Amino acid sequence: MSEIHSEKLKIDNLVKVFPSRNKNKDFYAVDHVSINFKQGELTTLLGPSGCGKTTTLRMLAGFEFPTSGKVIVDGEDITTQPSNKRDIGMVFQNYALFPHLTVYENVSYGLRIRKVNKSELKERTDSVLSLMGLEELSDRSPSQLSGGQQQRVAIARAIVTEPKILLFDEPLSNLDTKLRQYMRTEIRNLQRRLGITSVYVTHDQEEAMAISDQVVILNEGKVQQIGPPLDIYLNPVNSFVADFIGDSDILEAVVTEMRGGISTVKYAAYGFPCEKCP
Ligand SMILES: Nc1ncnc2c1ncn2[C@@H]1O[C@H](COP(=O)(O)OP(=O)(O)OP(=O)(O)O)[C@@H](O)[C@H]1O
Repeated sequence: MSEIHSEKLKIDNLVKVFPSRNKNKDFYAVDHVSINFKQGELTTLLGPSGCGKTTTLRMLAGFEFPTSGKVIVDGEDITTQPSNKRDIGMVFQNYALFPHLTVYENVSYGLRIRKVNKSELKERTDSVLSLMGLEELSDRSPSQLSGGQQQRVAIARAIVTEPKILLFDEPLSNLDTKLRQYMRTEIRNLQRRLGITSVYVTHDQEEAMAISDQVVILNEGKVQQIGPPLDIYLNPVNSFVADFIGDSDILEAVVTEMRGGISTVKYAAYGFPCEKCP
């Protein structure tokens, strides 16, 4: 019988050193970072530009390998496993859809390369298209979609293989403010519904505080604080965290999330139909 691990994913003393112009001093993009990611939770890596968020995420995905430290999934050390052997889905900032394939072909791609049989492929693809509200768009090519629709296709493509872990690299940064706020709630609701352990990278404090079970504040490659959004807001451990998080819009985002997602009033104000109000 396989052992049960309360943390689905764990990184242990992860270090990534890049060559520096100053030959006498290594540049630590990620500097001894340890994080536990619990089963079914959404953890956000938050910090200013250059703090090491994306490099950490890329090491989870297997696109980058650590200088030292470990990546562990369900108790198994996958640090040196290539990305195509990892049971991990990723949603990219620029969507990374295949331009020459239709929505249906983009979404079913992961099943096709895993040689899933035709009828199961169709069933699973149709089910994810329906979950993401994309059925009507399945024959279009990515260039015929809006930014929000492309992002939905990217998410559908990442979840169709039912990965153990889902990674999001600044998935909303190409969308306008209203759509960003709407999509972040969609992502959070979907993640809760699927119960999939997720790691989300953003530099947007409000976004992080609104959607996370756990937030990891990074600066200059080092963890500054790890905790639930409200704890971090109320009890910053140092002046960097206090300055980075201390803003009233952020408190509103946290409180709205604690009430179960985006408020009905706000939702209507974004121009979405009332029957869809949570
Ligand atoms: N391949 C590389 N070679 C050298 N330095 C790199 C490489 N990749 C990233 N870095 C450096 O490592 C640091 C961390 O980069 P990273 O992309 O992880 O930051 P980030 O927090 O995701 O920033 P942003 O929010 O701007 O995307 C930066 O100083 C970056 O310039």
